[in-house]
Amino acid sequence: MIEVKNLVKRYGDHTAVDHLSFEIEKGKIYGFLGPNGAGKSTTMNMITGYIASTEGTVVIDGHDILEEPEEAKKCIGYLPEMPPLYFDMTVLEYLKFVADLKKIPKAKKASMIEEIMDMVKITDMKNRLIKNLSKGYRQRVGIAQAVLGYPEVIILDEPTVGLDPKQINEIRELIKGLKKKHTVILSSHILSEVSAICDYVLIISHGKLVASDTPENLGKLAAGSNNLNLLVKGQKDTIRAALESVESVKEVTVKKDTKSTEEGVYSVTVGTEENTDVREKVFYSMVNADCPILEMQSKKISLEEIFLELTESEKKDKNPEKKNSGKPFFKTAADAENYLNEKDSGESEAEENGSDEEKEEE
Ligand SMILES: Nc1ncnc2c1ncn2[C@@H]1O[C@H](COP(=O)(O)OP(=O)(O)OP(=O)(O)O)[C@@H](O)[C@H]1O
Repeated sequence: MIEVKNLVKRYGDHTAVDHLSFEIEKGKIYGFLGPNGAGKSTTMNMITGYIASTEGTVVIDGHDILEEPEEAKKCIGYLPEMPPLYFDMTVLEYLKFVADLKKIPKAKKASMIEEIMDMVKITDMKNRLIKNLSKGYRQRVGIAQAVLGYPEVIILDEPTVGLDPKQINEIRELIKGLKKKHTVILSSHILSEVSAICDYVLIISHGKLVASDTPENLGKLAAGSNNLNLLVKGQKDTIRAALESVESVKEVTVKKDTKSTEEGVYSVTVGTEENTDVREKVFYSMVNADCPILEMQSKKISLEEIFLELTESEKKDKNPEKKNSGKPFFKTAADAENYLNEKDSGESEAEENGSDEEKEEE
């Protein structure tokens, strides 16, 4: 339905969107998720032809947005971050005006407007001036103008921002309903919103795609990331060997506990397989190794933490090859998990080297 290839937007020296590539299939709700300034609005503005890209292409139903803008735009209904409403018009006047702009045939106009007002539940407000509507109702009018003409794709930029919880729920339900007839793309910086509404999530950070998968798979990634944090007294190598021999333990990192004044106290992280509780086995392995456990804490990584890790990691990544590769950082949650695992073991290696140096100094 929509094919985005190597999309780039530069503002002077600043790269707002950095080689984004993805495909949107028919009949699903897609969520662009990313912190403020990640490049969500810029991407949506390029998909809808509001602004031109610096590089790359957007093809909608076979039509390039820059080469065949009229054909491509016919397939899209757009609600920008700031709804394009005329406050001195009534709801009905405004929707008639939009219908004319969209060249909706006269014969269909009145019935289509009635149908859409009914769908987004604004019929009772049709003779009200838009300036006298609440923010939630204005947002409904904004959605109504996007849906007018029944385009294949509806694009909504932060559709629930600034609404109260009741209005947020109503708008979310409304968006879910759109899926019956349309493909929907929405942006949000709220993880729970995207995972509640969307069939597929694209996580954007610093203009790049850092992960894309179904909320279920992203959830599995979080569920699979269970950690045990321990404080253990003993020999570093003994602790590591004993823990690595425990069934279901995937990885072990051991580093000197900087807070402890006692010698030979290590801060240990044990990564385990999905849905396994290794606390008892870890306890007995440490007993057998003669390494007393001073503290033990079970930590389940939340989807929020993974989202933060993914969107923060790009900032920390100094690898220029990755930075300019032009490819998504991770295509799937599984790729992201591999990255997180590699990153953890990289960090633990660095930590190990650090403690070796300390040993030498000692
Ligand atoms: N016209 C512009 N001129 C210069 N820089 C811009 C312009 N528009 C956006 N930017 C910059 O591009 C980056 C991406 O902005 P964008 O609005 O796309 O982010 P976003 O993910 O939609 O964030 P938000 O949720 O805050 O709107 C930001 O650093 C922003 O400051």
